[in-house]
Amino acid sequence: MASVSFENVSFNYGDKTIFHNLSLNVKDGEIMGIVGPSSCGKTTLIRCLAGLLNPTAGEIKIDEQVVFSKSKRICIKPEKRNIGMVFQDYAVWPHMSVRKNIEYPLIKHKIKADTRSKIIEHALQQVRMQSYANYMPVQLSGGQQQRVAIARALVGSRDLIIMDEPITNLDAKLREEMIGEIRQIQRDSGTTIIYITHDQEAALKLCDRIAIMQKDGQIVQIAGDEEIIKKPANRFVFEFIGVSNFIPLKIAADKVYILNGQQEILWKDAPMDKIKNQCQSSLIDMGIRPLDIIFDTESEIKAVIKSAVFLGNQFNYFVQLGNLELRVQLNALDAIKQKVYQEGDFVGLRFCQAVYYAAAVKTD
Ligand SMILES: Nc1ncnc2c1ncn2[C@@H]1O[C@H](COP(=O)(O)OP(=O)(O)OP(=O)(O)O)[C@@H](O)[C@H]1O
Repeated sequence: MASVSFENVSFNYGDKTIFHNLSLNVKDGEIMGIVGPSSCGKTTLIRCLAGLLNPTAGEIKIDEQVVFSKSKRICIKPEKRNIGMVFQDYAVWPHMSVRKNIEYPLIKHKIKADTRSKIIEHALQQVRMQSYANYMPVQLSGGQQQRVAIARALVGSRDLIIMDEPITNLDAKLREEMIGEIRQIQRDSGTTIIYITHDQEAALKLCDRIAIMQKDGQIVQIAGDEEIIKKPANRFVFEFIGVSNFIPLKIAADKVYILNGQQEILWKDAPMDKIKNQCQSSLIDMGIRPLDIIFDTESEIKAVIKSAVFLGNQFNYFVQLGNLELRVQLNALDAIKQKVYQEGDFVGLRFCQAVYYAAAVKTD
């Protein structure tokens, strides 16, 4: 296990700033996700940690050892940082058998042959690949190849592994399986994992904590899945994680109105205190998740069903409220108990538990 800290780290490509004064702490033995849209700087950040790029400012420590410091002029070589790495494409060496692939870092670290065999057996067992030791990568599925890459990273470093989009190229079912397996491997080995992805769903399922990186390279929130979903730090996080609905509101004379582009609808049971607590503006965007909108025939907020999609354990409805198109999600049992709505049906909407209120952003 190893902890990692980035302290006020900056990186520029020429005059292009990728991130500036970035700080992040990763605890011993946790899976920390670094999640953000394409090109925000995730790979650049972990390449700085691995020693493949040198930051333009700041300090990086692994377990209290400074591996890079601009001001102290310290820069430990990549091979001395003891980091295992698993990448999206560069998974395993095609000309080496599974065993040889896993053995490679051990030879590099000058581990004796009999100890090497024991470590390889253990690693093969951890990734459930014992019976494939003599296979060549071409004989393995994508998921199996990634398991070999993880085993190789594990023998290379039991302290810290960086994974950069390791399952992006796998199909949905295999991705799901690999998430469970990476978690299990991490629990068994105790290795700290830094997991880079633009796939929010995978990160939410896998990681203990997630650092959310914006397009400008800023980390805007570091938290567990529940906090990120229920208390997003800003509008970007709310929109980036999960499905989002925005509903424009107007506050006038201590009453809340829903602006649907056609009329102002009085929202009788609006949580006025909560709204005022979070936002002082009179024009507000409310962010609400599809699961937090429910159908209620008594509600004064009337909408029409545009389409309904049944997804096994849930119903996804698209409803039209004036000019607003909203997503409503019901678990299948609740939906069936109530009534399964069809296109064109009128429904009343009740908004529970909005997670976000902020001054309205003008969109044309
Ligand atoms: N060698 C380079 N020279 C100049 N700019 C670069 C170089 N490598 C990357 N960049 C730019 O730096 C920015 C950050 O790239 P980076 O690969 O770190 O993003 P990312 O968040 O990992 O993206 P993705 O999820 O698509 O892999 C991008 O705008 C990219 O074009």
